[in-house]
Amino acid sequence: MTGYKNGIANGTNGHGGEVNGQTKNAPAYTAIENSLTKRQQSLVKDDYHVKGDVAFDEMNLWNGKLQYTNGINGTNGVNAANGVNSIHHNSKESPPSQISNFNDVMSYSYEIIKEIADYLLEKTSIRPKIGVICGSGLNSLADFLTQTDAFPYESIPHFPISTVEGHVGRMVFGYLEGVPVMCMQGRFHYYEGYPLSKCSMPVRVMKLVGCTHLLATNAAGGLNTKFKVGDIMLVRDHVNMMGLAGNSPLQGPNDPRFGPRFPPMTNAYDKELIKIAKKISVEMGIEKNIHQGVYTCLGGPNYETVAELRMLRTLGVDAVGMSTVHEVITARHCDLTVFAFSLITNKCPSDYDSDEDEANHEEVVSVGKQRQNLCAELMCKMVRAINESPQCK
Ligand SMILES: O=P(O)(O)O[C@@H]1C[C@H](O)[C@@H](CO)O1
Ligand code: HPA
Repeated sequence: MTGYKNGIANGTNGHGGEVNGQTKNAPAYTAIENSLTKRQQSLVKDDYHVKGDVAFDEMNLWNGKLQYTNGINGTNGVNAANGVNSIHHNSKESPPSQISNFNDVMSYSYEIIKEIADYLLEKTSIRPKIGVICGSGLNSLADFLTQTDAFPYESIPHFPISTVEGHVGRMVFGYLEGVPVMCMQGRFHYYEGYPLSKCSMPVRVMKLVGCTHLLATNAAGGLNTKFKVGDIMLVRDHVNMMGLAGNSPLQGPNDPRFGPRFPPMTNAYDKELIKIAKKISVEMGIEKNIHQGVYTCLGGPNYETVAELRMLRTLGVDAVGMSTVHEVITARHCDLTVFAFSLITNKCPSDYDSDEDEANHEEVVSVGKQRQNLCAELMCKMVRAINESPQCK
C-alpha cells in the first residue's frame, strides 16, 4: 500500500498536482478510500495494495516531468505527481521529458532497441527463435522453460515495468521442448500509462535478438455465445479499434530497419500455425474447447458497457481484451510470424438483465490459473511444431 498511500499523502504535504493551471493539493488517500463503496474499496485494495507501489513509483520516476498530453495535461487537465519522491527507482530508464498517450517512438529508436537486445545477448548464451508473451494469469507458461536466465524488467536498460496483478514482470530466456525461446512474464498495457509503441517495444527486442516467431497469449472476454469460460480462441484476425481511432504503435517516423511504412495486415495471424494448433487440439482431446475467432483490443482499464459489447459483436468481434493487437502489428511490421490465442476468462453480457457476474480481474486471473497447464501444453506443442517447420529452419 505504501506507494499509493505515500504518493497521495505526499500530495497533501505541499506537493499538489496542477489542475487547469492551478495548483491543488492532492486529497489524502483515506479521504478517497472513504468515498468508495465497499466493492470499489476491495477492487482498489487489489489493484493498489498489491502492485500499487510499483505503479505509483513508476509515476514518481517521472517526477516533475509527468504530463499527459492526451487531453489531460498541465494546461487543460491534470499534471500529477509533482514533487513526489521516488521510493524504488529504475535508474536504467532515462526519464522521458513527456509521457504522451499518442507516441514516443523516438525514445525507442533502432539504436536503443539494439542496445537492449545486445545487453540481453551479452548476459545469456541462449539464442531464442521464438518470443512468447504471457497473458493475465498465464505467467506460469514461463515455468515450463528449462535452463533459464531471467531478467526482471527493472534490470533491463530502457525497459518499463509491469504494474498489473498477475503479471510477474520479467523476461525469461530458456528452452521449451528443447527450443530456445524468450518469454515475457508480464506485458505492458496502454491503460498502465504507456503509449502503444512502448507497450509493444519488447517485440522489436525479440526481433533483434533473433526471433523469427511471436506467440502471444491473452485473457479475454467471450462475446461469441458459443464460447465458454475456460475455452481457447485461436486468433484468426483482429479489429484494431484503437488504430481505427488513430492510435497505432507504428505512428510516427518509420525506421525501415524494422519494416515498411505501410505494412499489410491481411495475413497477420499465420494460417499454417492455426491449422497446426487445431490439429494439436484434436491430439490433446480438447477440440470442443478450441475455437477460431476475431479479437479486439480496447484501451481499458474499465471493462465494457453492454452497449459497447453489443457494438463489438455486431462488428464481428468474438473476444475482447486489452492487449496483443499492437504487439502483433509491431511483429508483422518487422516480419515475425505470429500465432496468438485468447483464454476466455469471462462471458460478456449482451443484455442489461443478464445474471452473469460483472467482469473482474480476480476472475480473469483465477481462470488463467485454472487453465494455465492446458495453455502451457498447447504452447509447448506449438513451439515444438514451429521448430520442426521449414519456416523456422
Ligand atoms: O494481458 P492480458 O491481455 O492477458 O490481460 C487482460 C486485459 C487486462 O490486462 C486484464 C483485465 O482483467 O486482463
Ligand atoms: N474485457 C476486456 N478485457 C478483458 C476481459 C473483458 O471482458 N476479460 C479479460 N480481459
